Amino acid sequence: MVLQRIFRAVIMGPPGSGKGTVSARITKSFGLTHLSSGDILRANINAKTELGLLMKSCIDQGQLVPDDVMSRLILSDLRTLGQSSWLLDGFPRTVSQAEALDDTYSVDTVINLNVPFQTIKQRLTSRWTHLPSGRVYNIDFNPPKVPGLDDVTGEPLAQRDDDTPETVTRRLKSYETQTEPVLEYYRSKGVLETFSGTETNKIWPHVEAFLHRRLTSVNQKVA
Ligand SMILES: Nc1nc2c(ncn2[C@@H]2O[C@H](COP(=O)(O)OP(=O)(O)O)[C@@H](O)[C@H]2O)c(=O)[nH]1
Ligand SMILES: Nc1ncnc2c1ncn2[C@@H]1O[C@H](COP(=O)(O)OP(=O)(O)O)[C@@H](O)[C@H]1O
Repeated sequence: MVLQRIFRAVIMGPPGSGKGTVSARITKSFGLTHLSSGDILRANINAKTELGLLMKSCIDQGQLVPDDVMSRLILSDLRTLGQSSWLLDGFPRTVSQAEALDDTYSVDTVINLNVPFQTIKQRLTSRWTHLPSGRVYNIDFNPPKVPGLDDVTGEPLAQRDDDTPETVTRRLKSYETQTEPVLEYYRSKGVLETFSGTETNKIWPHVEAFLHRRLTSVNQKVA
């Protein structure tokens, strides 16, 4: 679908709820530019930038990066996207970040993946990531064609340092205390759309149908 105005979306959900997996499908079907805060942070760690080195221990301990650092980083990346429609994944994770985003952009829709914590814990310990692109695989759900290698580039896959059972527990706790209030924030603005389930393949058709309706109505309003 060709969009006739800029569309701004956020995808939310606990760690491991399938944000990256669903974002890749949204990008493919609707052409929104995907911006993932976790991918940006890991690229900084990989490139050993000052920011990456400072933030690594925070991330490895399952703690959130400070709001001011994160908001500055994401808002400056959003500026470089110019006139593109976008899908933000992993940001905002606190109400203060949501307010910082609101100061500059009005968010059209927030897709919330509501997946039980028990389902998530099993997934994350079998997640394999192609760090340069953020493509994710799973030994059970979507294994790479060649074990241990990325389907597109053939480069090696890695397990994230923060996908250990102890760190996952800490990340889920921080999600409950710091990120769940963001859902309330967007609910009160009338832009939150929640999709519940335990399997991405069952959730996805609902997300796809919702976005199709939403984007069609945006285009009709412009026309
Ligand atoms: N078993 C199973 N694994 C899934 C499903 N959906 C996604 N995954 C895997 O679960 C892990 C977490 O998904 P990801 O998209 O990275 O979630 P995010 O942390 O919210 O971005 C990855 O290894 C995915 O391949 C599913 O329906 N079933
Ligand atoms: N918006 C954010 N605010 C603070 N910290 C963040 C943010 N986004 C990512 N991080 C840090 O990066 C880690 C990994 O994020 P991410 O890749 O989005 O995790 P997941 O895909 O498992 O939800 C987080 O646990 C946190 O330490």
